[in-house]
Amino acid sequence: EEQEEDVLRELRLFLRNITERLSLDRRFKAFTKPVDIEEVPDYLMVIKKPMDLSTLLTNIDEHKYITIGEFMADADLIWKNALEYNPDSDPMDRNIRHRACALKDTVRAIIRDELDEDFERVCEEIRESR
Ligand SMILES: CC(=O)c1csc(NC(=O)C2C[NH2+]C2)n1
Repeated sequence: EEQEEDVLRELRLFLRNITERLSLDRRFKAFTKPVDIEEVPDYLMVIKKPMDLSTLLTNIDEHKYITIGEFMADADLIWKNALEYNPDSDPMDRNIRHRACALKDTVRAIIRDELDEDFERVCEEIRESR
C-alpha cells in the first residue's frame, strides 16, 4: 500500500546517495562504468556477472532493490569481480585489488553508520510479503 511505497522511495534515496558518494571518490574511478570490452576483450570470458556503479544507479531507478541486502549483493560483485580479474602480483593488479578492498570496506562502513536497522527490517517485511 502507500506506506510501503513511501518506505521503498526512502530506500532508493538512501541507495542513490551511497552510490553517488562512491562514484565521486577518485579511488573508485575504475568501478564507475562497465568495463569496456574493446579495451579489455577477455573480460567477459572471466567475469560472468559484470557490475559497476552506474549500473547500480540504473538498477535503483528501475526499482530492482527492495532490501539493502539485494543492493549489497550487486555492490559486492563490483569488488569481487575486480579481485577475480586482477589476481597477479604486478603493480596494476595490486593497485586495483587495493581499491576493490577499499570499496568493500567503504560500503559496509556507510551502511553500518547510516542504515537504521528498524528501517531495514521494514524493507525485509515488504520483500517477504511480495
Ligand atoms: C574494473 C576492473 O576490475 C578492471 C578494469 S581493467 C582491469 N585490469 C587490467 O586492465 C589489467 C591489469 N591486470 C589486468 N581490471
